[in-house]
Amino acid sequence: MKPVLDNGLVVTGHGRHYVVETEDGARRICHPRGKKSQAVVGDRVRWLAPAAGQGEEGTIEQILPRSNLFYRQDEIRTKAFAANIDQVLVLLGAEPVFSEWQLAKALVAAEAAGIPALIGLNKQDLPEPFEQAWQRLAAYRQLWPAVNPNADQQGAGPEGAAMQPLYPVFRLQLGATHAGADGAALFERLRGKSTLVLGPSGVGKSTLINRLVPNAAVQTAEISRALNSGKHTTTTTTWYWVDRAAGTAVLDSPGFQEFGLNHIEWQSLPQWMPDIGRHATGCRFYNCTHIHEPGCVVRDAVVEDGGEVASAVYGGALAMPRIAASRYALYEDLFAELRGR
Ligand SMILES: Nc1nc2c(ncn2[C@@H]2O[C@H](COP(=O)(O)OP(=O)(O)OP(=O)(O)O)[C@@H](O)[C@H]2O)c(=O)[nH]1
Ligand SMILES: [Zn+2]
Repeated sequence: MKPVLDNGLVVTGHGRHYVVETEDGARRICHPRGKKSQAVVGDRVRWLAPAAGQGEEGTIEQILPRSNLFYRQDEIRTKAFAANIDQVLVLLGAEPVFSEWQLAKALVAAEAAGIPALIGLNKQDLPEPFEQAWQRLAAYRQLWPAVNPNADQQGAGPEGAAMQPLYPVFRLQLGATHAGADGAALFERLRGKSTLVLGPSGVGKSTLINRLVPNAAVQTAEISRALNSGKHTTTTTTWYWVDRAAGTAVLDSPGFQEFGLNHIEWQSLPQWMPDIGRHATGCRFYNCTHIHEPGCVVRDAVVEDGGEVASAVYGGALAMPRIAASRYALYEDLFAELRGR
């Protein structure tokens, strides 16, 4: 008799052990078939229960095709965070002071993977550092003529064109019951979706997960015990259901420190930085790198220090904001890093 394969969802993994959730919500430890362990959290898999007398642990026989894969890559290794996710939430805080370099890299990785990104700024109760951080995010909050007018519409721009921010940015106070000025809007945005939460240490990721998933700590402890790994939580991504029936899930993830982008081609970088990319259409040279060429429309669009990003470069329906000098500087640095390797 041919063995029957079951459908499952990889909810976490550690080394060659994975926790697979079955269709009825039960969880099983599974090993990958063969030597390679390529499954990633979020993978939909076909798995096989052990034959009678063969213990408790199943095998992952097949990984179903992915809609996306979010990963980073440095010189030494590739680290997959998750597969099949609907969006990435980069969580930052008024404290500690965030690195715009790390933020920009995470956003480039999300864009390159075709995954929409949101930004949360936590600790709104700390007015001064919060205001500074909020100002540092001005270029990300900047409204642009909408590419997809149905999403995120925030009023009309010149000539009535729909506008949307470069990235949706949410003001949060996750430590408080009200969750901050945009707390409710963020929770609304998470509903029915799987969201990978990224961010540096100390911004409030655990606070967010524990708030949304009250038994997260218990789940984590159970998984650690089952996988027999004390340091489990710091090394891998975990999928938590907020509302399984509604399809709402949050995934926590470790390590935001060095976000390697070795997998990104330098030629495609403007495509993954939407403010740069949307200006990169009329340069004199078709293969303009936007670094040094004459007749470069991108460099013409960069605001001088102290200038207004919002002041449009082109008139009429094409009105687009300028490019913030800090964003162009990030482009130059990322370009140098990708090209130099
Ligand atoms: N002032 C303030 N502090 C907060 C808020 N939300 C969380 N914190 C505090 O920020 C600190 C870090 O929060 P965590 O949730 O542990 O942060 P994390 O991102 O999980 O950090 P790691 O576990 O190091 O990755 C804790 O002391 C929280 O109490 C907030 O809205 N305001
Ligand atoms: Zn150019």
